[in-house]
Amino acid sequence: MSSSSYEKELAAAKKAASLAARLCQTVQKALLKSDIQSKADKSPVTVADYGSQAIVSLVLKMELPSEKFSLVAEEDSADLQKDESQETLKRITDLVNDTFSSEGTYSISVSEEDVLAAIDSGKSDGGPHGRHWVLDPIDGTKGFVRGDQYAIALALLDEGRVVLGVLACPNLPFTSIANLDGHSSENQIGCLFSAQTGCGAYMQLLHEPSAAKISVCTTENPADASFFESYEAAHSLHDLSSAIAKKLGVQAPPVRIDSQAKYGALARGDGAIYLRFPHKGYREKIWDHAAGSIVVTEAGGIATDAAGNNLDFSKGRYLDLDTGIIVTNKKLMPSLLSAVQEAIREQTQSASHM
Ligand SMILES: Nc1ncnc2c1ncn2[C@@H]1O[C@H](COP(=O)(O)O)[C@@H](OP(=O)(O)O)[C@H]1O
Ligand SMILES: [Mg+2]
Repeated sequence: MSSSSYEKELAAAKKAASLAARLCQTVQKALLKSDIQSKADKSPVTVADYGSQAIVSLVLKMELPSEKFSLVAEEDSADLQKDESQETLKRITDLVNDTFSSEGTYSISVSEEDVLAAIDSGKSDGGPHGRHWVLDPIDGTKGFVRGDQYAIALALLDEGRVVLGVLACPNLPFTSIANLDGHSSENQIGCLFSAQTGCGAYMQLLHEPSAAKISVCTTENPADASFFESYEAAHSLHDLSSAIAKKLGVQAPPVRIDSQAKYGALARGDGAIYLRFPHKGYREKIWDHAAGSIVVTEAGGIATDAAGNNLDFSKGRYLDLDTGIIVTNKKLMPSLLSAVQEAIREQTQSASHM
């Protein structure tokens, strides 16, 4: 297959994710200005989640009218159809229309029904055949509410393989966040990462046109390698990653940030390792890793589960994997994998002695 066969789809995905990012930026700005009480209220993130999903779905359909459309996405409209959600649906529709009209590319006005239909086109189950878009309309909702990192993550599966991915990270500084815990005094904030199979990974300032090629940090020395993990301890076992880092000889403290911004930051070399070990029983969803994983692999890295298997996106809405997800460069992977397996074995043994 020719490496340029997804050019049109990639351009559409970048437009869709950028426009959805505008909507999220508007909501997050208003949210951070609001008082404490409304910060505890979940409705802003709900509005931005649905609004982002509606925009991505509408833009992809407008940009690629001749393609059969299948979208695997996080949200559906069941709650929005309830009587008590009428006001929320109106807010979302206004926000979608305001975003289209302020950006200016599309002179359309959508109805509440259009918004519901656009959201519900995300009900696909994906799978190993045909093409499926995969979307997380706001990845890192906890970060979004805190005013920290979040991402709009969009990927395309073709016959079960991720063939392109786009990550819009509105709060990620354009220059390295190594050792900064996701924060920076840098005034250029907001990145758009993109990758197409066989063509490398790129980064540009969000809402700006020119993109530059990026690549992972190629260090073989764990002492030079910092590692990323979830900000939320509920999403990943921080103790286990710290045991792995110690075994490997990593010196730097973990860089904890929300969302697939971790994959973007790793793809451009801010750190060399990303460790993710959910608590027992958690099933990873494909939209939490599809875009991030192709951005990293096209930048020269690899993403596997804790047994060293490649991530398989062809099994439907969930990833079927062994224990956790580890991401690094090709040189470090063998020693990382041994450290991971040893630490997991020790953890299991000490649990069985308790
Ligand atoms: N108990 C859990 N363990 C692991 N991941 C979880 C989790 N609960 C939620 N998540 C996932 O973790 C994602 C955020 O990842 P991170 O921890 O890297 O910021 C969430 O995405 P959403 O915010 O889109 O719901 C959600 O899909
Ligand atoms: Mg998510």
